[in-house]
Amino acid sequence: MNQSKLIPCAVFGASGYSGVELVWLLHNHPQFNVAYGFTSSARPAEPIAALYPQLAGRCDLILQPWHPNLLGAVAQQVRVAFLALPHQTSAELAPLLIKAGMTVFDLSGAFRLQDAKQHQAAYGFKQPHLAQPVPYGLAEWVDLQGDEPLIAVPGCYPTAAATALMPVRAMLKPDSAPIVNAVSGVSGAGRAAQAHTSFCEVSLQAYAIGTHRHQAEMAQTLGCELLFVPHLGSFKRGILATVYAQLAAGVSAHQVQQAFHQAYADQPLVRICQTPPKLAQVVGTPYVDVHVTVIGSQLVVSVALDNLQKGAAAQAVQLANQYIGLPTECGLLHAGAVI
Ligand SMILES: NC(=O)C1=CN([C@@H]2O[C@H](COP(=O)(O)OP(=O)(O)OC[C@H]3O[C@@H](n4cnc5c(N)ncnc54)[C@H](OP(=O)(O)O)[C@@H]3O)[C@@H](O)[C@H]2O)C=CC1
Ligand SMILES: CC(=O)N[C@@H](CCC(=O)OP(=O)(O)O)C(=O)O
Repeated sequence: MNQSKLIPCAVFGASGYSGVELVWLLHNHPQFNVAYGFTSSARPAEPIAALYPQLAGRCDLILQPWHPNLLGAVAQQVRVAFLALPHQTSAELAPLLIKAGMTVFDLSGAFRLQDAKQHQAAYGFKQPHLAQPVPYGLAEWVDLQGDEPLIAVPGCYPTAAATALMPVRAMLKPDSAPIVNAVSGVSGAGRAAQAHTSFCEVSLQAYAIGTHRHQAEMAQTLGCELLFVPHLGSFKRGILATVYAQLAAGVSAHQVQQAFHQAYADQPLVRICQTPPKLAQVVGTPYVDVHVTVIGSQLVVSVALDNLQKGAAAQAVQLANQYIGLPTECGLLHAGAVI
């Protein structure tokens, strides 16, 4: 492959779970080249395979500790930066990268919420002010122009909820808050060890009922109130969401099925399934699988996606593809998962 024809990019947070998936997807992409993979300043420089031995012989990227004095050299070489960092770290770094001329795809929640008060309440810090509004990159619904300096990649749970409800949001009973009941694998919490995500502690359990920061993100996208109940499951990766909503009077099952087919017929990474999806069919893939049931006025949508792919890295690459005018699925179908 002629490296000089590829678009050089940098992955920040490349030692983390979303970051390593980004590195692997971009490494296998026909149009991008990972020029830099950065970690926090706490690590020594080391091959990515030292952290992820499954990449030995397959990816020779050297991870480097990030230091702001590298910005000039990086900006000379890199056009696109992917941030897989803690929210506040992204909030601080993204404006610097934009100012240095890079286009930023941010996987954190730093720029997803448009309401400053909601952002402060959800994330506990003030959102930086930017000159332009930041598009929310729900890949099947956003229309990128290719000149935006920053794109906020949606959260993993909100991608599942929005995929389930966007096609029918105009068909729902007014003021009837949908319910999003979702189970995530432990990689959703990131790589750093924490007691509540350790092997001996995790056992299927609900958490943050009605208070999770993703509830506001889902409500913002869908334009209605809803209830979100996340669960942590004892498996590595994947999200299975069951979404319940009341349909407005007179809406038929046929209309609902048609709305889903119309919305997703031309979207290669959304698969409408004849049976409720299993996690195993999406883990390690960029797909989100959807099954729709209507029982009278009750809508039940079952959605499965991989939190690190469609819920994070693959959606970011999908957006980068759209940004530069490539097919949305370019480079995503054959790479597979790292962890
Ligand atoms: N995990 C998931 O399913 C999803 C995650 N996201 C979002 O993506 C982002 C990354 O999440 P995830 O991959 O899970 O996290 P991890 O904890 O696995 O990785 C975090 C990464 O950020 C780096 N980092 C931490 N602090 C700093 C700092 N001060 N300066 C530079 N680098 C730093 C870490 O480096 P080091 O190894 O040196 O500590 C590591 O590479 C988060 O914002 C998360 O909310 C979004 C969707 C899904
Ligand atoms: C299992 C688990 O802990 N999941 C994380 C959400 C995943 C994530 O990283 O959140 P963002 O998509 O907003 O970045 C949580 O509940 O906080």
